[in-house]
Amino acid sequence: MIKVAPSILGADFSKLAAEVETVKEAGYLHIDVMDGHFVPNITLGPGVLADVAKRTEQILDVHLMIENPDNYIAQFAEAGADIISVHVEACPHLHRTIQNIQEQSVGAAVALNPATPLETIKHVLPELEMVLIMTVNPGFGGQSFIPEMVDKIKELNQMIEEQNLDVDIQVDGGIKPTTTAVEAVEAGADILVAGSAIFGAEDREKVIKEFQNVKS
Ligand SMILES: O=C(CO)[C@H](O)[C@H](O)COP(=O)(O)O
Repeated sequence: MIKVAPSILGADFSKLAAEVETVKEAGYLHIDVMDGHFVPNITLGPGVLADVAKRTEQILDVHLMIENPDNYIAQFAEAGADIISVHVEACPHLHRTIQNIQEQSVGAAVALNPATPLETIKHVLPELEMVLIMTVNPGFGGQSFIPEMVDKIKELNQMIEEQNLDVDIQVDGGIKPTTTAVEAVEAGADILVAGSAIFGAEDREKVIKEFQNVKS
């Protein structure tokens, strides 16, 4: 079964606890942290994550779209993160940042913007639990999947297989059940992040099941 992580960015923040409850069947929750610098949008910090963590058993997958992520890793770990993704573009000392995440006993992941080549993570790949391939430019929900990312997912899958590693490929941005999710899974994606496709649906459980049943 394909893993699916509903993206909190698609939720109505005025009733966040109730929104999170509606997607609990997914098992994962993708937390979009934006600082208004690394990306143009601003969302939430460790305080909100700590409150969400009190209300759910879901795996909290925290995507830091922020500059200087090292300054915040411990706070997000304490707040309840299970996996933390940092952007390769925001980390001049990426290996050290990955070690910082691991020292907090949290799964370490790295995210890549669409234009960032896979070469940038080649030498840290064995250290990672997950790689997040952004299939849109980060910052906003509801954007269109960039088709060129399919080849990038395939290439990453090949790198992982060649090195015989156990690293999940997560994709995020414009992921829809019958189209882009299928393309991403066929290319090798293991975890699908979806905001508008899930939180914009009347029957969220049905959409989560559709994602989970996507076949490669
Ligand atoms: O990280 C993100 C944007 O930067 C979101 O997770 C992503 O946009 C999900 O939204 P949608 O599924 O509507 O594209």
